[in-house]
Amino acid sequence: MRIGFLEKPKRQPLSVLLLLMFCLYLGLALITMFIFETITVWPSTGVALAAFLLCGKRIWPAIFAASLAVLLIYFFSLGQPFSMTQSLLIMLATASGNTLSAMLALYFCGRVSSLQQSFGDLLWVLKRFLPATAICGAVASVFGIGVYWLLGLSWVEHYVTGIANWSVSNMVGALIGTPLLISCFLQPGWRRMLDKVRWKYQAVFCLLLLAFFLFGPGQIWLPPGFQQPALLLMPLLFVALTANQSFIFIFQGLTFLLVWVGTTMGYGPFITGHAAETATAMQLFCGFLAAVVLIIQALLCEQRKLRKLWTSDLLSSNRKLEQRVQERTRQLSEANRQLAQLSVTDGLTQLANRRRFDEYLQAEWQRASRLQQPLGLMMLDVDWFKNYNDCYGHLQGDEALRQVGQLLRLGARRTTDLAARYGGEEFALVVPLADANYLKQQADLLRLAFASLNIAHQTSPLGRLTVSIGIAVLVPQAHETSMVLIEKADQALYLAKNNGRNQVVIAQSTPLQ
Ligand SMILES: Nc1nc2c(ncn2[C@@H]2O[C@H](COP(=O)(O)OP(=O)(O)OP(=O)(O)O)[C@@H](O)[C@H]2O)c(=O)[nH]1
Repeated sequence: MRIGFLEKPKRQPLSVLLLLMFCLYLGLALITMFIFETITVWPSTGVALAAFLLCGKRIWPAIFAASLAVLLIYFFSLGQPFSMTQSLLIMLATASGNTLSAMLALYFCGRVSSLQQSFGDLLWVLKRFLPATAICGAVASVFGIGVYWLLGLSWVEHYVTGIANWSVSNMVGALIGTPLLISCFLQPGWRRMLDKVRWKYQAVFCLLLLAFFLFGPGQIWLPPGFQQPALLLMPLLFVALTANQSFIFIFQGLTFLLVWVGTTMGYGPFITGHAAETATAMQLFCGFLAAVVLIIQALLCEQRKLRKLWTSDLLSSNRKLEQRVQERTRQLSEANRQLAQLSVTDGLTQLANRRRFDEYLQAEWQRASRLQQPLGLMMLDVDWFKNYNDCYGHLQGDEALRQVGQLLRLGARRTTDLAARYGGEEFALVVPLADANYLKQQADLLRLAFASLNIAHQTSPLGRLTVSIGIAVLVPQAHETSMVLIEKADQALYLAKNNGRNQVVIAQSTPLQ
């Protein structure tokens, strides 16, 4: 199993180590400076665990060496109250306990995907971090008390009380110190962030005021009924509910510091005749506050995460809906396009149908009239087609019409030409800007091409299926309509039929060029 947090490169080990040394020295100094002859909250444990979480387990020699160095300085400053061997043993045991307890806590914290977000994970806080701090405290206390027991020192009167006291002190140290440090070290602009939340200093002011009256010299003015340490929960809860994670942990650290220093100096409701009892009560109180705050802020983080998840779910389903609407719109416009195409297409031959022919002829007629340009029309009719149908059946008749359609489509050479099925077995080709000679050539080509298909027609005098074509070309006059052109092409077709079919006739008034 991989241990520790992997998301960031190793960070500022030097500053964490310096902080560790400072806290270790502060803890030791406070034991001797003030009223306790027993251990109080031990912030260096929290710093050591934070150092492991931030820099990885390979930092352990540095943590061990830093602890040893501080103890060395401390023992020198004490002026040798113990023998050399005793001092050495105490130093080694304390440094080992400090390192090992934090390392075990690191193992217990397990692996998380993001160190920064770990304290916003309620399950991780409950299942990993809180037990890790408890284990950390227990291991450190066994080491510490074990050394005193081995040395036969009378400093610890009751070993069980001592272990409990020492455990809680380390646990509370980790509970408060670790999240505070991690949020500070992982938040690059945390000072900037503090500037932005100036209004939260009101909470700090309230905290200082409460600490002064509950755990400071102000307690003499406070009536006994008001000496309730739980009052500190008010600013803490306010901050836990309103501030961001970094500020919550800083505020929690400050609260602890005030309670710790105040009690150490002999103020506050936890002072009893017995130092160890005082320390334990104070630590339990601080631990309780820390746990409450941790749980509340983790709950809020979870809620925020859920909200984000819902929002992203909503966004993604919106996106899906939009995609479906777009797809449906595309399908609809494609269907419309096909429908529009169908409405102007002849189903049998796939040429333009009569409606399209009428529209196109009208439009071209107007254009030709405006520009005084010639407009040509070719009318094509299959010869003896009724007989063909009667002889070969309608299906075969359809097939023959399809072949006429294919040839006519080829005959519409220019993009402006329009080949259409005029009705029944009659076809038309609209040819703008055409001269009669050109149309005659095209018509002859068409007629010959169709005849060369050699589609047998027993009941036709010609023995095969043929077409007759009438051509008209006109420059539209103001008083005329496109009907004139159709009539002329139709007359020419009539002539072609009358003259024996399978031929092309140009309407009489059509000028040859
Ligand atoms: N198979 C088939 N026949 C059609 C279709 N539309 C019209 N017809 C037939 O085409 C025939 C046209 O016959 P007529 O108008 O008498 O002309 P014709 O027999 O070709 O004689 P001419 O035009 O004088 O050479 C009719 O029998 C119609 O039933 C069609 O879509 N399919």
